[in-house]
Amino acid sequence: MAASVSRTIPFLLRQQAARRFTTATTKFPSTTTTTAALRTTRVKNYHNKTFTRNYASGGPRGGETAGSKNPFPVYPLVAIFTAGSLGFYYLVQSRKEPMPAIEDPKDKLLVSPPVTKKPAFGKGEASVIFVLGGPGAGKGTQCGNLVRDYGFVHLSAGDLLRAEQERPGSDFGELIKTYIKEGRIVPMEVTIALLENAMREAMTTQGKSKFLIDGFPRQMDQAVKFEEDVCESSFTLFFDCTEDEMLKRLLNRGLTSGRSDDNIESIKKRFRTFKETSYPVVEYYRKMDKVIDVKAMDTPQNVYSQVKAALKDRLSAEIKTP
Ligand SMILES: Nc1ncnc2c1ncn2[C@@H]1O[C@H](COP(=O)(O)OP(=O)(O)OP(=O)(O)O)[C@@H](O)[C@H]1O
Ligand SMILES: O=c1ccn([C@@H]2O[C@H](COP(=O)(O)O)[C@@H](O)[C@H]2O)c(=O)[nH]1
Repeated sequence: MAASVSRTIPFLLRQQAARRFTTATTKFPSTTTTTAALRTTRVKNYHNKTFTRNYASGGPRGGETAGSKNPFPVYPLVAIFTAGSLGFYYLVQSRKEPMPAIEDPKDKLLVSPPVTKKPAFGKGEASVIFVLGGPGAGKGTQCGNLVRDYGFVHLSAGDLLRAEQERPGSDFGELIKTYIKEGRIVPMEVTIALLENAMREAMTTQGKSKFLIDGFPRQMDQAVKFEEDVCESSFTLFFDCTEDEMLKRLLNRGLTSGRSDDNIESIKKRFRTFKETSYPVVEYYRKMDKVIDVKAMDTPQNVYSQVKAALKDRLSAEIKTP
């Protein structure tokens, strides 16, 4: 089709030129002699010279008479050209690839919708107080007092890990042993699973639901994961003590504790881990106004007095004081 159009266009240009020429020659008379196959027309040009034009067949057509203005069959050719052009146009249109659908970026979900996962224990089922502070700050000692007086369940993450380390057949025994000696933080999946199991057991076997979680979370991701998966914390008790005092207490405890990390090398590593990794958790909760600060440099009794006073208001809502 395209080829036929490209042939038609030069033809029409020639035809136009011929029409101009023919118009000019009408000023001059012409004579026509016709045979069956060939029609010969004798015409005069601008210079009044006579010459002969041969036509392939027939005489002047389309109502033309010999000597009419246009010797070419213009109207059929225009019709053919128009039909050809239209055909070409529709052919091109039909061959065009359909426009691919352009997706609106707004319709694309760039981020998966948040999965709304509930913690294992809701607010009404369990309450959790985190107990944080440097190694040897006196957390375990004060938790003992609170258990005695308030009926909390005390879950020390370090104690749970040590128990798991000793459990026959544990997959994590060797790993925990190494991490504790080096003062490093055991992968949170292990610790969180131990805590959740212990909570569930206390709830089902003792019917208890108020927990002091001691020495955990020690790292930001642990805090986030625990609150997402297990239970949201009510607040954090933070025992503030100097390194010198903690070192003295730990070395003293090391005389009888049998703990693999109550020695000077391990203690230094534990201090470093606390400063770099664990203290940011306290700062995180402080920004949320969820920290109760306790000055832990005093005697155990005086420290406990502070603890009771600080807790009184916050606990009165949920726990009966003795
Ligand atoms: N206020 C205090 N003054 C002096 N010694 C204390 C005081 N509180 C606790 N201790 C003693 O310090 C040692 C460490 O105390 P505790 O075990 O309670 O600390 P902790 O913060 O739980 O330590 P860790 O994080 O290593 O488990 C213990 O021997 C304990 O008897
Ligand atoms: O959440 C935790 C708690 C503890 N650890 C490891 O245990 C030791 C001892 O912890 P204590 O609280 O002093 O008993 C600690 O140095 C860590 O190595 C832990 O990895 N994650």
